[in-house]
Amino acid sequence: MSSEQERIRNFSIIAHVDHGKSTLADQFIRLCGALSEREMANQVLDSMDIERERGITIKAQSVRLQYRADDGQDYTFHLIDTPGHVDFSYEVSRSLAACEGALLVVDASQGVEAQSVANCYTALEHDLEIIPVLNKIDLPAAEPDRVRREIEEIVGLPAANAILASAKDGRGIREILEQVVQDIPAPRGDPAAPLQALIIDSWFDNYLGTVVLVRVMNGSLRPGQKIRTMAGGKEYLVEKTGVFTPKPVHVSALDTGTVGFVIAGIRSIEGARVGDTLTDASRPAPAPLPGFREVQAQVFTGLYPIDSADYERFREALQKLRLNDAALQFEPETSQALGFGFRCGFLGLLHMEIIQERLEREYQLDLLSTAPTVVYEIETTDGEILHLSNPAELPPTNRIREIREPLIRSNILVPEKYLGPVITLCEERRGRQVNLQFTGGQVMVSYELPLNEVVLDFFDRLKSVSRGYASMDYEFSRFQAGPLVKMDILINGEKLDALSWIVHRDFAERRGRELASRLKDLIPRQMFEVAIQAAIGAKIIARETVKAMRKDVLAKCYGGDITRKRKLLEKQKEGKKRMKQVGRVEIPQEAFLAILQTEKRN
Ligand SMILES: Nc1nc2c(ncn2[C@@H]2O[C@H](COP(=O)(O)OP(=O)(O)OP(=O)(O)O)[C@@H](O)[C@H]2O)c(=O)[nH]1
Repeated sequence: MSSEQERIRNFSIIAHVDHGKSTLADQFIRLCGALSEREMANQVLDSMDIERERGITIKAQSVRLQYRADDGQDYTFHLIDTPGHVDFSYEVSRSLAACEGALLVVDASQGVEAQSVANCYTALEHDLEIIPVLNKIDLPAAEPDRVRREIEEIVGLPAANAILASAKDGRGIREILEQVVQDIPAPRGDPAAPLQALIIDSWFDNYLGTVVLVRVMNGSLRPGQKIRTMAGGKEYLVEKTGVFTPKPVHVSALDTGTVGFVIAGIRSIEGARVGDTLTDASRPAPAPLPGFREVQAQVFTGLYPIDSADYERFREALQKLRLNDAALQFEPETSQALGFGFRCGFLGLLHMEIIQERLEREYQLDLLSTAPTVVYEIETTDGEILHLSNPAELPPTNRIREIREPLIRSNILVPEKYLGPVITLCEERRGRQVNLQFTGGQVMVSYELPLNEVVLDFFDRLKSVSRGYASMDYEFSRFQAGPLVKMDILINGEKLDALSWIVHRDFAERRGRELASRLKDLIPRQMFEVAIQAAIGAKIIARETVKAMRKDVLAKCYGGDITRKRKLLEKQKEGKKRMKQVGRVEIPQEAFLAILQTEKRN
């Protein structure tokens, strides 16, 4: 191993949201900054022009830092960012696969959270050296002893020597970096072997095209080299190689063990998927690095512009978002009730929320969404296997042999006193307990749950029954056949396809009644009577009626002052923004999400 390679340390920070990952990373950058600017000057080939510099979003906070350790030697650190959120476990696993070590950062005033535990297990699977750090030690509420015990009992990691740190006042920062030098091994890998570089992240930049962040495992990468993506089978010419310091800086090569970015005329991130291996096209490696897989959307929803004139703008917005998000899926969908829209697929519920919010905020789109559904596996009587994400597309009952629903394996961490309500919630949602482990003050309880029951309002309910203390992590487990039926909602006798719903037979009647009654509260009175029915096949299981409106709402303003009247009209218009005309009936957005709320009254 070259002496340079021996002095490389690649690591990530595993932390729950708000436990201080960004603040800690800033401290590292500050502490290493002075030295790195001097040292980096030699390596800078041509600093990118300002325009480009601005264009290149450092989406990944993955930085190269130069650190002079107590032993007098200079070390190169690559701090690799991991997406901190439950739906992106695959991306997390690829980032961790690029490291030899990780800092487990736990807020000493809070304690261990499920997401961090899951990421720690992933790190241990990759044989990473884990350094526990208790952050926010400056807070009076810090309880280092309790949190140490939690790390030992829940994660199974010795924590007696966990570093006490404060990313706020700078305590423990140098100690962490010294431990990184001592405990985390240098990257192995053969500089003379054919190139193998793991794609950790890729994003689209308006000026540069696709920027690919890689960890070079063997061989090296340099401009002029012809490369190939081993799973994708595409070839490109490397134009630039560089690192983030955190400024993007060009380097003449990315050698074995290093992390940096590659620009190679790749048109879209589809051409360089996270987890794929880059190799040298003229001297390819015999095999790709392990672990690549195509990510599958798990949760789907129909999104419809309130104003049908926005349809093209909506399509363009989805296309733009997809440039940076290979996991986002969409295809045109038409609903009898809602018109033209898209059925969109997401990795999970949080991913879905993020995208919806971006569409509305960044693209000023007013969208109506249907309740999220999962992907069902249908075996037809002809033995055909279908995967359906839209309940409205279910074949007729006599053509279905079996409906299978996706199950997830979830791990929930909760303080002991809230365990009872959490178990009740999981049981209500058809969960099957697979593990229960008591630790210091928290309990780790694992359930196999139908994803269908989780997309309803599980996270909200979990937070509410545990007063916000429970945390949860989950992954897809398998498909399982069950007595599932399709329930339809009829409004004045017309089927509202956007509200079709696949439910467990045992729950169907109760949920049908609840949904009809909720819809009754949500659908405003019209000039005529509105009948709401829930049906399974031809059988009506529930009926509610919205009575006809008696008076014009404006009537009470007659004779009143004009501003009051205008205000009322504006308010109505505002309310109308999220309304959709279905047949003769005006239906508000909330009605399409009513499925999500039927459980609230349990
Ligand atoms: N008192 C105290 N506050 C801290 C410390 N470290 C971070 N914080 C604060 O905790 C909050 C969260 O810190 P971040 O660094 O943004 O946490 P994060 O884990 O990166 O959060 P995300 O970016 O949301 O994932 C901020 O308000 C910080 O100022 C610390 O050592 N002591």
